[in-house]
Amino acid sequence: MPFVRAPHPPTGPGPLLVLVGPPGAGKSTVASALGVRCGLAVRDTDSDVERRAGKPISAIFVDDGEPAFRALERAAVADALAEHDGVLALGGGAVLDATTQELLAGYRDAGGTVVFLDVSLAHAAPRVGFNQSRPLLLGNPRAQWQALMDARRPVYEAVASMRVSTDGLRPAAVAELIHDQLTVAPEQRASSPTNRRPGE
Ligand SMILES: Nc1ncnc2c1ncn2[C@@H]1O[C@H](COP(=O)(O)OP(=O)(O)OP(=O)(O)O)[C@@H](O)[C@H]1O
Ligand SMILES: O=C(O)C1=C[C@@H](O)[C@@H](O)[C@H](O)C1
Ligand SMILES: [Mg+2]
Repeated sequence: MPFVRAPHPPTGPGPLLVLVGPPGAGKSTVASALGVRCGLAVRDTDSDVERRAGKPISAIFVDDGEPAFRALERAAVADALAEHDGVLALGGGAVLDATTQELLAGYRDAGGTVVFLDVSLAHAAPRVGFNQSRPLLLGNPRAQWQALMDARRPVYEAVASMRVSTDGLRPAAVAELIHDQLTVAPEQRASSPTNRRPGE
């Protein structure tokens, strides 16, 4: 079934859907699953940053530092929000940036959908694997992940228009949930548990 498209942001085509959440929430994987399921183009700001920098994110952190990475990420998110019209997965920490928060608020005000993929430590841990590719989780990865999530949860909730708990769900099931949510009539959507604004 095709998506019922939300109104476009007035300044450009804009993504159909933006995915946010912590490392291991499944943003990249679910974006791909949604792309396949719905025949939509998929873009991932982590990949955009790596392509532009010509090296992996872990190397950007080591060579240039986190502030340099965040600046590249801010630019990548702004470009993707303006140019991309499919599914957009953001890096886990992209929403911490004030400019990105403003852009996402404008995107949502214009009818865009921001989905917070929620996950608990118990389910994120086996997914993330805590290898070298996630520089913010070096040291004690479980403690780092939980501290990061505790600090960021209010931000993920503030920027999102929909929260989906992914614990115990395969990526295809998460994609199906989101798809179903966006293809039901708006009046039905209002009472659905997945479409309450976080905290409601
Ligand atoms: N719902 C899920 N159930 C089981 N495994 C999953 C699920 N979602 C993603 N995974 C697996 O977890 C790993 C991390 O997923 P993914 O890279 O999509 O996370 P992410 O949210 O994009 O993280 P990051 O913020 O680091 O980019 C991948 O190996 C993926 O296959
Ligand atoms: O949560 C984060 O801050 C990050 C998540 C990844 O997607 C990458 O953007 C990078 O490793 C930082
Ligand atoms: Mg990702």
